[in-house]
Amino acid sequence: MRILVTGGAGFIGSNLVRMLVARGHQVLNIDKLTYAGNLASLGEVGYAPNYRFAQVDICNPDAMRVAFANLRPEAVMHLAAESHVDRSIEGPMEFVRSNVVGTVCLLEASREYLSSFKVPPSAFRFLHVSTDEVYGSLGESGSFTETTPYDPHSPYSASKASADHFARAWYSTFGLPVIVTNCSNNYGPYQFPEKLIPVVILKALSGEPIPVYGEGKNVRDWLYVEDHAEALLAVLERGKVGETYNIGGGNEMRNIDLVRFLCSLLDEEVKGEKVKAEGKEGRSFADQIMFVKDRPGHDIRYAIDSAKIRNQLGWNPKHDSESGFRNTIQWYLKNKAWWQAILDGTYRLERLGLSEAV
Ligand SMILES: Cc1cn([C@H]2C[C@H](O)[C@@H](COP(=O)(O)OP(=O)(O)O[C@H]3O[C@H](CO)[C@@H](O)[C@H](O)[C@H]3O)O2)c(=O)[nH]c1=O
Repeated sequence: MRILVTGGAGFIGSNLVRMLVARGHQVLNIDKLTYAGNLASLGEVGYAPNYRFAQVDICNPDAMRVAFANLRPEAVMHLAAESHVDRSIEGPMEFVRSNVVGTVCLLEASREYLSSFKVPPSAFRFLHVSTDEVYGSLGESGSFTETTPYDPHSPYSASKASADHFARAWYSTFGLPVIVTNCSNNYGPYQFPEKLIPVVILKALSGEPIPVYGEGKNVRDWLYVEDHAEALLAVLERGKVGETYNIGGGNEMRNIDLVRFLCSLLDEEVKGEKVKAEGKEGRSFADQIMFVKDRPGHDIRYAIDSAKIRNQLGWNPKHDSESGFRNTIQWYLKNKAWWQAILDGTYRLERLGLSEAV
């Protein structure tokens, strides 16, 4: 398939692009390369004959026209977004611009492309990739289904909820063949070191305090990024237009339990042994855990019911918590150059050097 991926230099995007290119799809990766976009995350993929990259803002209609005309895509997979909740609290406007305005611009660019190139809607799909945070926060029991009413709390989740509504409006009003997916917390290789899991790994390795917000009792459902990429491809290939699919890892954990578990895996991988955290300096990475001020409006619990995608499309996550978290830790241990460049700020130079026109 010819697939236009937005945000393909981000964490989920780069893992998805790697999989699509390996499976022989023609991919045009459109990314604005904001702070979390990093072409180094694509490595060798950058040289594959079935892959192209363009540094483009999805809000730029002229550049998007060129991109659509060049690729003549059969599908758009829309992953470009500002994604970090804490940043959305510090500066919400960028989230409105990228996530809401950006999505509407892309929907319009897709609609214009279908009309200009006389592409029948049956020969096109627009996959809008979203989050479970649009559904709000759960108590101790229950899980989000595709019909759970939206109740976003943070500026980030409000911007994604808005984008989801726009995507569905373009389906019902203009007949654009839209499918929406809502996923739980992703983790794995190439995740920007602002999210919980890479923060824990890198703080542990640097000997700094490992920050746990509040009492660490908030619950998240962890999905290995490659399982998510598989789910997105399954939805693109076999999902029904106009539908929504929830994608969860089936791996709920309280933050503090997750952080302790990561520390015990790090003890094994780095120190070569299981050690009991005792608060003694240097014994276990868990001794570095520090409870810090809570995130304002911190959602208590997310849990996803993935029955629909499992039953209708036959998708199941392949990674359990042990294999997924261990792979992730091993990846960060082996790929210090990737994250050190981010911590030093030098990855920006690499981004500029590698960008090229469509
Ligand atoms: C960065 C950080 C986070 N936390 C807590 C806050 C959350 O309860 C949990 C996970 O935090 P984050 O890694 O920031 O992820 P979270 O806020 O759940 O949102 C993620 O998961 C969402 C899907 O649920 C995605 O849509 C978002 O783009 C993604 O950022 O860990 C800490 O306790 N300490 C930290 O240093």
